[in-house]
Amino acid sequence: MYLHGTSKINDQGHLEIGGCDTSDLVKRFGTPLYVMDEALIRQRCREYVDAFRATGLKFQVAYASKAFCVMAMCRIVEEEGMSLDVVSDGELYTALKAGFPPERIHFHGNNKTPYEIGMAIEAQIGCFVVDNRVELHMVNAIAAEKRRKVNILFRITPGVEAHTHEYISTGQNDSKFGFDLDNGSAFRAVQEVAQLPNIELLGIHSHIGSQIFEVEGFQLAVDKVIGFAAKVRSELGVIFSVVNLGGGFGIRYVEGDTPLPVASYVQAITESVITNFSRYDYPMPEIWIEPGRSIVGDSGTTLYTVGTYKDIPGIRKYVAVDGGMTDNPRPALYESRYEAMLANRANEPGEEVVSIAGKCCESGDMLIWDVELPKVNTGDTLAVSCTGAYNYAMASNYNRIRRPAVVFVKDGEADVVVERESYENIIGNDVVPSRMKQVSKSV
Ligand SMILES: Cc1ncc(COP(=O)(O)O)c(C=O)c1O
Ligand SMILES: N[C@@H](CCCC[NH3+])C(=O)O
Repeated sequence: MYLHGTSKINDQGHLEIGGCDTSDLVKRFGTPLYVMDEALIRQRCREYVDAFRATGLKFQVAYASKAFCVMAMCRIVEEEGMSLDVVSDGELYTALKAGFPPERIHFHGNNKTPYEIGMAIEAQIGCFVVDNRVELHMVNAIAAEKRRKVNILFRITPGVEAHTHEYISTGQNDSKFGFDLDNGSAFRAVQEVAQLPNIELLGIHSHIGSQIFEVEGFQLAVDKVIGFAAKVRSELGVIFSVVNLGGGFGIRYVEGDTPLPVASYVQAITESVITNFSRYDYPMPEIWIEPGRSIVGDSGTTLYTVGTYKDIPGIRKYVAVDGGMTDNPRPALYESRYEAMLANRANEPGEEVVSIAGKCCESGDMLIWDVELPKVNTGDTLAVSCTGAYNYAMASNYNRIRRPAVVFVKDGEADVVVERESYENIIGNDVVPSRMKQVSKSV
C-alpha cells in the first residue's frame, strides 16, 4: 500500500498516521474507523491556495463539501481561507452550524428546493450556481419575496467529456446538469436575467467530471467558456466577472493512477484563462475552482478488523472485514480500486493474494478483488488507503450497520470528529404505531 502524507511504518512494525499508532487507535476507538490525516488535508488546501496566490490573479478555491462534510472539516476549510460549496440544506446547515462565513458559501445542485433556496437566501450565502431555467425563476421569485438581490453563476454543460467513469463524468451534452451551450439554452438564460430584478449574474460555471488526470479537458472547457462569454458580450453587452471551472482533479488511489501535482492543474487552468481571455481582449475574470476529492481523498484510511475467511481452492480466498459497502460504496458503485495492508503487521512480506469482502448480505459487497497480504488471521487490522473522499459522505445504514467514527490525527493526537453511531441512532427515527401489539420485553 502506498503511504500517503504522514503515514509510515513505525518501530513496532505498525502503520502509523499523524504520529498515532493505528493499533492504539483500534484499541481506543474500535473498528471500522475512518482515520483522517489532518496535516495532509491542510497541505492539500495550501497547495491550491498557494498556487493561485502565485499567479497574482483574483481567485476562490471552494472545497466541494460533498466529498466529506462534517463540522470539523468546515472549520479547517475556514481556517485555510477557502470557500465552501454545498449541494443541499444538510450540507448548508452543517457549514452554518460550524460557523462557516455564509458569504463564502456557494450553493450547487440540479434540483434545489424552494425551502433550500429560501434557507440559503436567509443565511445570505455568497452565490447560487443556477443549474436550469426553472431554478432561475424560483431563485428570483424567492429573493423578491425576501427583498434581496442574490448573486448567481450559470452552470453550463461545456460539451466536454472527461476521461473518467461514465457515472462520474458530467460535462457532456447528455447530462442532467446545467444549461446547454450548443443548443442555445445558456444564451437564452443570460438574456432572461435582464428581466429578473432580484438576480445579479456574476459569471459562469463548468464542471467536466471527476478523478481527472489530464489538463486538456479543463483547457477545452475554458475554450468553450470564452467563446460563450465573447458572444454574450457582443450580443447582450453582459460581461462575466467570475469563471468557475469546477472540481474533478484526480488523486492516486492505486498504482498506475497518475494525478498531476495540484500546482500543475492550477497553472494549466490559469494560463488557459489568461491566454483565451486576452485573445478576446476580455477583462480578466476571477477564477474559482471546486476541488473535493483532491483535498480529502488521500488523507483518509479506513481501519477494519478481519473476521472470517473462506478459501475456495483454485478459485480465491475471501477475507471478510467488519465493514464494507456501507462505509465505502465506491467499489460496488463504480468498480473503484483501492490498496490495503495489514496495519498490525506492516513489515511482513506478502504471502497470499486474497479478496476483501464486506459483511453485508450482498454479493457485490466487495472492497478489493485481489490484494497481496501476509497470511491473514482473524483479528488482524486491515487498512484501506485513500478513503477520505466520498466514503463517510456516501456511507449508509444498509443491514442496519452503524456508521463508523471518524478521527482526525495530527502530531500524535487523535480527535473524534464524528462519533460512531449508536443503536439509538439506528432506531432513532423509527416509530411503532400504538395500534401495534406491545412487546412484553424490550432489549
Ligand atoms: C459541480 C461540482 N463541483 C465540484 C465537484 C467536486 O469534484 P471532485 O471531488 O472530483 O473534485 C463535483 C463532483 O464531481 C461537482 O459535481
Ligand atoms: N461520488 C463520486 C463522484 C461524484 C462527485 C460529485 N459530482 C465518487 O465517489 O467518485
